[in-house]
Amino acid sequence: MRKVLIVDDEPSVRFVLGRTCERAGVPFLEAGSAEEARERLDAAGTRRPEGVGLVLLDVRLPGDDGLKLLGELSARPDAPFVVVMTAEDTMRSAVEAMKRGAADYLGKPFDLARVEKIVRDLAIGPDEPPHEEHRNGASDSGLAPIEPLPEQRHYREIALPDTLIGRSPAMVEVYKEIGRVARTEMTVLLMGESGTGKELVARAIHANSARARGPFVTVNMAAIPRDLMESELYGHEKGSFTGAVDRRPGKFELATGGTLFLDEIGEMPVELQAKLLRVLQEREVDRVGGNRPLPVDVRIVAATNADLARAVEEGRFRRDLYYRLAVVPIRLPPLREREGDVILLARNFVSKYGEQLRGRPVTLARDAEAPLLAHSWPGNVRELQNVVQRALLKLSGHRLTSRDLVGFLPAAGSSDRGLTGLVEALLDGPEPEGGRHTAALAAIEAPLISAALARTKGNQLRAAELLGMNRNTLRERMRALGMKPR
Ligand SMILES: Nc1ncnc2c1ncn2[C@@H]1O[C@H](COP(=O)(O)OP(=O)(O)OP(=O)(O)O)[C@@H](O)[C@H]1O
Repeated sequence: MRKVLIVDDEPSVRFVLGRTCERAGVPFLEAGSAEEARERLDAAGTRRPEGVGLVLLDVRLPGDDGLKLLGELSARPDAPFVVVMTAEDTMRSAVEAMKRGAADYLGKPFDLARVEKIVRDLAIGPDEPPHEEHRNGASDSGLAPIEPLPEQRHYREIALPDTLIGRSPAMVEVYKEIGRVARTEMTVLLMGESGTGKELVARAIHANSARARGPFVTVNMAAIPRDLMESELYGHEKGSFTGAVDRRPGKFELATGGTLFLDEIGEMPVELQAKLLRVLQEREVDRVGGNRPLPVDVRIVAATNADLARAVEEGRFRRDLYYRLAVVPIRLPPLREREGDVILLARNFVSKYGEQLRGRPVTLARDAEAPLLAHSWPGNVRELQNVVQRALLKLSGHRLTSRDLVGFLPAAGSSDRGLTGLVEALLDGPEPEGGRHTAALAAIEAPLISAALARTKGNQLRAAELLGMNRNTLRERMRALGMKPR
């Protein structure tokens, strides 16, 4: 039976992972650094049936880091599976790991049941032949195994920002897909509701690809009048139609050496879809009014917020073009399915736009979390961004509280999911500081007090009367909730 090699400098992590291997019934070795890992691998080998079949690899290691070791391992013809583990559960680490050939990526703290399953699936015994589709770089979505690119150097020179915020399991899956496809030239179709970050994902694929130094060109099919679409995409020669006063290159030409992002592809009129299909198949374009085809050297990423498969069934979108585009489909989850990301995004937006719009540091108050979690965000990340920006514009202090969100979000009780929604969101979401009970009461009490104060124009005595409480109690509650007198 093949062995698992656990590489982590933290003995307690090695211990826990060791027990997990035992539970899975798979023998294991341990190493505390990349150096030690190389020694263990040399001694045990990776080719023999009792050699190392799976490496559980931490990124942060003393000396050479895990990503360096991963690069070395992926380059070996007898590469074992490598599952990368990291506490820096960000977009960059997931993308980097998959790009360098990891079989999977896990953020800490681990879901041990999942680790156990991975160990069972990937550390395969001699009597079960290895499943080729699970080899490094292959994806669950049926992608062909990916050869390591010759120019791995290329990547390291580019410092990539963490453009996408979010650590929910659903987003980590997206990061993994970005890493997998970035090292290929495959056409990608991004599917997701409006405002889920499709354009950011397209940019991330580009920035992580070997075309990163080339242009990233966007065409929004919904924004171009149908009559101009052909010339916009493929360019035109002077005088080829009324208004064509100059020779103009099309977006395909402008994106040469880079990536062409075809946004809202579902909006493309059927009669123009045939030409796009031909261009993609023949990798050549003809300018409108031109007579010499130009070679196409672009990577296509298309996006849609419509149900393209249904559009195909209804005859509004060509089936052959759909298959051409959906070589690698990536689905972007709506914000309501991204557990924990709402608060993470909100904090980031508050701090970023606080500086930009107010020119000072602003933080998100704890009591603002419950109303944010209660909302279902039909407009996804874009809606959240707008709500934060609008609330910041009216903000006078340094903290954005639930009171500051009043008017920008449906009030608790009248929101699309109602008070029950707020409560459910609190129970499902991460435990807020101070506990769920306190957060729930604050989420109701703060807007109640601020509404009473609004009615009494800030008169605390009258507000206290309206609420049926003592003025001192009101003051105390306001202090506890972090509310300032108007
Ligand atoms: N994960 C994320 N982290 C940070 N910002 C994000 C994230 N996702 C989306 N955004 C921001 O939300 C806004 C909408 O994102 P984007 O334009 O990429 O969405 P989209 O899916 O392309 O929307 P549409 O279908 O309406 O064009 C942008 O301002 C983008 O910067």
